[in-house]
Amino acid sequence: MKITVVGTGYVGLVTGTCFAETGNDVTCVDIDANKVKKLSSGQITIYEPGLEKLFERNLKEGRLSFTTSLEEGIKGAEVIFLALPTPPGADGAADLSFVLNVAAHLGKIMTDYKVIVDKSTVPVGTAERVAAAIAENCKTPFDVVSNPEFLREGVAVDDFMKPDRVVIGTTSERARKVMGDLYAPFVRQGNPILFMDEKSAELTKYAANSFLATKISFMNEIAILCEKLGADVDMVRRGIGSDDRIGKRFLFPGIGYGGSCFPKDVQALVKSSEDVQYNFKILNAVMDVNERQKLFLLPKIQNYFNNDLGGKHFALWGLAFKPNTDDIREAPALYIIEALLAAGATISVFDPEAMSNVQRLLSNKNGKIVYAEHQYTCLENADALIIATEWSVFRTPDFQKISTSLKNKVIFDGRNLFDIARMKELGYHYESVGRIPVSL
Ligand SMILES: NC(=O)c1ccc[n+]([C@@H]2O[C@H](COP(=O)([O-])OP(=O)(O)OC[C@H]3O[C@@H](n4cnc5c(N)ncnc54)[C@H](O)[C@@H]3O)[C@@H](O)[C@H]2O)c1
Ligand SMILES: O=c1ccn([C@@H]2O[C@H](COP(=O)(O)OP(=O)(O)O[C@H]3O[C@H](CO)[C@@H](O)[C@H](O)[C@H]3O)[C@@H](O)[C@H]2O)c(=O)[nH]1
Repeated sequence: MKITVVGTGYVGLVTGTCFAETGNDVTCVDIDANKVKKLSSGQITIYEPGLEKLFERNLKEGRLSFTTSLEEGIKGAEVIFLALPTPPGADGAADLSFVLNVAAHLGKIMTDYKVIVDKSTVPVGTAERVAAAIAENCKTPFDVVSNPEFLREGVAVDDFMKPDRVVIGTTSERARKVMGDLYAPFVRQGNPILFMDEKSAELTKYAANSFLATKISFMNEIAILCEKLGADVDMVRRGIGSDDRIGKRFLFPGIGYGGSCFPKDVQALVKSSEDVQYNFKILNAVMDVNERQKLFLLPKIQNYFNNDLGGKHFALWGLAFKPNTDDIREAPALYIIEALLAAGATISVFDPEAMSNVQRLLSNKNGKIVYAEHQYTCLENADALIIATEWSVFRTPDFQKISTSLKNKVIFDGRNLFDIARMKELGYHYESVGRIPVSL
């Protein structure tokens, strides 16, 4: 099938590459000429495990191409995916301008039947608005389908190739057949394609992300309670997670959820609720808890250093909002950096993939942040180590190297990477989330 993907970011590039991998002829369109140039010449633009190999193969074999021209990109295409940004607007609602502008443009240039598929995360009713924007100038028949994406960064290729489910919102028989054929190779193991109406599909996406964010905020509150009551959140997590009704996943406490999705999507659902005069109480609490949680380690650090961080130097491991990605959107590490700098401290940072993104974002803070070449050089002359992202390379580090490089054997761990008994044995001051601290 000939497919177009408009927007070649984290979702668009994975979507385009994976559809090419199942034999389709895919053209990806992006307004970012630099991105298109890089991708066309075989240079991948994001770090996503497993993607590069598929990208190179499909580019080389001619099933994947890139252009900045929407007119060029949709030539002969039967299906057009919109994988465009839907960032939060000033009031928290999803900004639909990227999606609606492209829809209006499509309406002007479409000359035969096409299925326009909304893969961006959008509020209920957007399919109707997209259809109206296209119809304004369009003479040919078309269908608009809602097909929300559930991939997670860091495991995006696996999530796309073997989705738990595919949600397709359409009331058109013609579009249903096209979408069913397209996704058939991805559901061979029996995972379902769930056909529903457009509005239910749109809400499914927000409900899924909001529920997962709720699980995380709930556990973060349980972690706080554990510390106050002298319990261990790891034990409690295992204790509840082995109940099938609760499930083991998304129960890890930490320094808050980040990324380009949970923060904006929870906020957008709250806004959608307000628009229909409904106060979504649980989600308001989920957001409040997450705001507080991002700086969970700060009072611990301040307390250890007698509320005087001026002139202190910290080593920070982990900048990406989660491991196995270079994405730093709403990364908890950024909030910690901001707070430490504001308190007069300086920082050395290390991340396996996200260094250049942070360097670009925080270029105004040059001189206060050292970008270390290695996780161990990052520790030199630091008063303490702070861990913000659970990259595998941080899980079993060389504690000998850590203790010879750090000024003090002090670690504040926002991801509960180390065994408490071990840290006691090694003589560290070790504080984590929801577990009994180890004091020097
Ligand atoms: N990132 C994720 O893990 C994820 C997962 C599921 C759903 N989503 C949703 O998918 C959507 C896209 O997210 P993303 O993370 O891929 O965003 P992104 O910012 O990584 O990529 C968006 C791309 O669209 C391009 N673009 C902007 N305007 C354009 C235009 N007029 N024409 C062509 N290209 C244009 C940008 O240059 C960029 O490359 C959002 O709605 C998001 O909520 C994201
Ligand atoms: O037990 C957990 C699990 C996750 N997190 C945090 O939650 C955030 C999001 O993690 P994750 O969901 O793994 O990454 P995303 O790539 O943001 O994926 C989410 O957001 C995507 C965009 O909508 C959806 O497609 C995915 O299904 C949904 O999991 C990260 O900051 C994690 O550190 C925790 O704190 N504890």
